[in-house]
Amino acid sequence: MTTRKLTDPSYADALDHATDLGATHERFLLPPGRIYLDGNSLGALPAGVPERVARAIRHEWGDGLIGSWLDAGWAGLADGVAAKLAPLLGVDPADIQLGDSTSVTLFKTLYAACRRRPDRRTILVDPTTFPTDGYVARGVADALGLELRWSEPGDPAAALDEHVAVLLVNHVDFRTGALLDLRETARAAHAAGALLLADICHSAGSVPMTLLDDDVDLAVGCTYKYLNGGPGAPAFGWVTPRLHAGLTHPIPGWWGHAEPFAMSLEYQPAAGAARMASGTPPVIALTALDAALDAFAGVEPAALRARSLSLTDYFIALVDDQCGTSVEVVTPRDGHRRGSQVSLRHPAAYGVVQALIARGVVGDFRAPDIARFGFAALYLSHRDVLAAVEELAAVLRTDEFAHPRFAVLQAIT
Ligand SMILES: Cc1ncc(COP(=O)(O)O)c(C=O)c1O
Ligand SMILES: Nc1c(O)cccc1C(=O)C[C@H](N)C(=O)O
Repeated sequence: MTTRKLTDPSYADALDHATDLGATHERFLLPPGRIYLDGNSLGALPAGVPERVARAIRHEWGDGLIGSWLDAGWAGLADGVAAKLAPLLGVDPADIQLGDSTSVTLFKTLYAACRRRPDRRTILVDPTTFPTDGYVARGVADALGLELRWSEPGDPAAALDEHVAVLLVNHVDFRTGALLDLRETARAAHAAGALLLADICHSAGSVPMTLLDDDVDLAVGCTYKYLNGGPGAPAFGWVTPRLHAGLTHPIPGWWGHAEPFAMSLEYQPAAGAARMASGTPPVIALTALDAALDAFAGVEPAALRARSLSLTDYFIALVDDQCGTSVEVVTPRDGHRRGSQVSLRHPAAYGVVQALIARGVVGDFRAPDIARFGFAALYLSHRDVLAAVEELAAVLRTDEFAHPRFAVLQAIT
């Protein structure tokens, strides 16, 4: 019996076959000749989006004008999107609210959470968080006269005590790709009398979730990464039904009113999570997101996760095999503790990423020394992974990363 080598294309094909999702890559429009490993920053363009958005603009807006709020279903668009999103998160669509940016949704959600623990004075945040979460937490703390406390990096639950109102965590660490156990963290937060708010930007659409069963209290996430909603796509917030009654947030606008068109002077919050809305929903962006989520049709979250883990396992194995000790894998090797990205440490990581982009392999750089690669299982194959690591090994072997044109940090990725 012959054992196939890791670098044998037929080995990659066998892995593809074992984790087949049914040609879902055909649901995306990707530029030829490029291997896109940055879907953890901005997801690729789903094939159904351009036409759907063009129709919304030309016919629904152009011809239907104001009538499209009802005739084209604009008023209920966010509900339709929530219905497609809910199974990926393990929640009821009625408990999801969409429309603002992640940062704004986080401000409103964190504020609402803190108000549910009026006897507590502290917001606890892990310093490894994506920076906007820390800035927003500071803003909420200032607005409510609370204390912002940083935990030990990577160990937020250990810093819980009787003063903590809300523990704010990132489900997946944006630098390392490490995955937090939300069920365990919720248990620890509740044991200390605190609420758990999870930022699931880097897991939504790649890691199956059971937020309700895991007893998470609140969550926020963006839709432009693994959910492929497009640049600046509307974020979502989720609040467990247990907390709905009496939930208040800082921007109680008319779209969160029980009867917006009653035009009443009195604010009457809508039932449930709908009260978390503020202003008019971004219809064109929601239309793009609605069409984008069709790329998940018929895909079981568990099968998506199995393929994602296979892609990241294969990437790590190839890096070990082809790149030796020139890079350090900083992402957990245990799949249970990993999201859908792999991060490599290298002293010239910026140059490595730029040299790879020049060769058609798109990842990104995070200061000071991390080269980050995201694996969107819907549109990537194991052959893509093999080709990407071949290019990476060549970049490292030839010192291409040290070229002066890659010396100046100037890209937004
Ligand atoms: C964990 C996390 N939270 C929040 C954000 C961004 O928030 P916003 O959509 O407001 O730019 C990002 C990425 O940009 C992120 O990775
Ligand atoms: N939201 C982004 C943007 O508006 C421009 C460039 C990148 C982003 C990102 O999403 C970055 C991403 N959250 C990260 O993990 O670094």
